[in-house]
Amino acid sequence: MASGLSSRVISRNITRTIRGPWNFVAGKRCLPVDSSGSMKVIEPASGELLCGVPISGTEEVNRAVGVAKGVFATWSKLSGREGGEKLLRAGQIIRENLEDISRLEVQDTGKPIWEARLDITSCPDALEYYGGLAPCIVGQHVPLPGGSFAMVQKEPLGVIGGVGAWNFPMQTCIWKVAPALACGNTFVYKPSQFTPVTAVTLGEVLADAGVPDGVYNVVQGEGQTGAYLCEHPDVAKLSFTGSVPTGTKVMTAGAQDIKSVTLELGGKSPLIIFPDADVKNAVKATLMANFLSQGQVCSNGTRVFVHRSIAAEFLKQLVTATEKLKIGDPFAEDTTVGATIHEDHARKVLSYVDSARQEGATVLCGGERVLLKGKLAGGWYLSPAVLTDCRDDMKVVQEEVFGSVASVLEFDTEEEAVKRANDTKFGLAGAVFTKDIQRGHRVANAIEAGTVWINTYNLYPTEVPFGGYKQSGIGRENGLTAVDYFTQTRTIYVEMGDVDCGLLYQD
Ligand SMILES: NC(=O)C1=CN([C@@H]2O[C@H](COP(=O)(O)OP(=O)(O)OC[C@H]3O[C@@H](n4cnc5c(N)ncnc54)[C@H](O)[C@@H]3O)[C@@H](O)[C@H]2O)C=CC1
Repeated sequence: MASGLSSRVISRNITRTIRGPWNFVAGKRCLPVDSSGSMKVIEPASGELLCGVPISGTEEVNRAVGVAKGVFATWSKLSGREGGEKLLRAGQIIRENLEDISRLEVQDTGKPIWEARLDITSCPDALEYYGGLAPCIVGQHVPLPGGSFAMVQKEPLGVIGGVGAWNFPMQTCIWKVAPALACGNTFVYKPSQFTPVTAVTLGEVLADAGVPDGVYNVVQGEGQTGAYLCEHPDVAKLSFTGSVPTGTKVMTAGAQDIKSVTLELGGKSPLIIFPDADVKNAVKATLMANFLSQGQVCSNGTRVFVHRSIAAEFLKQLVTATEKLKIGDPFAEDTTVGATIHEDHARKVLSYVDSARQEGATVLCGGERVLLKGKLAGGWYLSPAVLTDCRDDMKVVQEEVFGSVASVLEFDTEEEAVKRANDTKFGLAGAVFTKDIQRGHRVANAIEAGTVWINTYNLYPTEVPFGGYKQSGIGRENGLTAVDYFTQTRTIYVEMGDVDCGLLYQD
């Protein structure tokens, strides 16, 4: 069968345990050719050592970029259909190995298994979307006067350098890799030093799917390795997910060679609940907007603006629902709150609750470390916090906490809510809850953010673009729009008549 699409994928070369080597270059797992030491990766659930991972040096980054550059000519020459079929097959392989890959993600991140399954399911969603789209990434024919015409071509950029965060390790990687490869680019990815595992799994999946060696590569390391990659002269574009301070460094590195840069950065998003909202749905959305993945979600709606007339009822229901969340073993099917990524981050989250208290907020529930027993005793498990009596100028309301801390703020008028919602340097997301269709659209249009949900929260289908306004980022991932960020345009002008150069030429 030419495409292999409807055949079952037989080859299974996926590593299902936490085992190195941890780089993936030229189609296989490998050790770096140079290294500046080893990173101790901690399993969040237990606080114990998960694995040691060598830190790639400049030579290894050079090697990976060189390999990706070398195969670019071959990969970029495939038709969209040929390349796309391989991405579709990769999606199929992930679906067939979903449970094993989800379990690797749990070990790496500490998030509950049911959430990891949802995250990993979104990976084939992206591979299939861009695999299917690849044959449709075509140019234009533009007729011009006198029978002349232009061909406008969508061309790949070259080697893409990707750097990711730790909260959705495989999803973050695939949101970059799937559109990049579909557009004919090759890739070198540096995962977060806290979650090195599943980016390498993706290498095995792509190899199994028939993606040529070297099209996708992984170099492990900390910030310095990321910096080497971003500064590499043979990297054509940088695609980064992480914090604003690091995003600034990535953009600065890109500026040296005028590289194209896409940045997916932090947020402090508003969730506005009007008095006519369905309170139960608003409570459910507030849980999704604050407590998924231990609150470590960039688009979280951590500033919950509730109309004063329903604030008491809303808070009662929110606190009841929050206190029912089950903190426990990330592998247990009924766990809803897993482990924070690491101790330093957990302490930072708790310090925001302390500062809120000192500034006059009331902690209605949570905001404490919960000690679990046995092998989970070393993990950092935090009870989700609901704060009230908050003011806009409090540190916890101004800054991205990146943990399970919801700040509830009361408002009186629509105009006031919108003004306060937009009073932030971030603009990643936002939401409005109302049954009034005009108000819903009016407020959604007024929120300065890349994504605004009406009557729901934190859903990201691959089909729709995702990215930030203001300091939340530049560029978009997902949807048709992502193609623009992984391609450049070449125009070929074809003259069908004589050259008209005005008065320059006299017979
Ligand atoms: N908008 C979005 O799509 C998302 C944004 N985030 C944001 O990410 C942040 C949390 O993730 P963290 O991993 O703590 O962010 P971070 O900015 O500390 O690190 C992100 C990545 O950058 C690397 N890095 C550090 N210094 C570098 C340098 N000079 N050059 C190149 N790479 C460098 C790190 O090793 C890591 O792989 C939060 O602010 C969160 O909002 C997280 C997930 C999604």
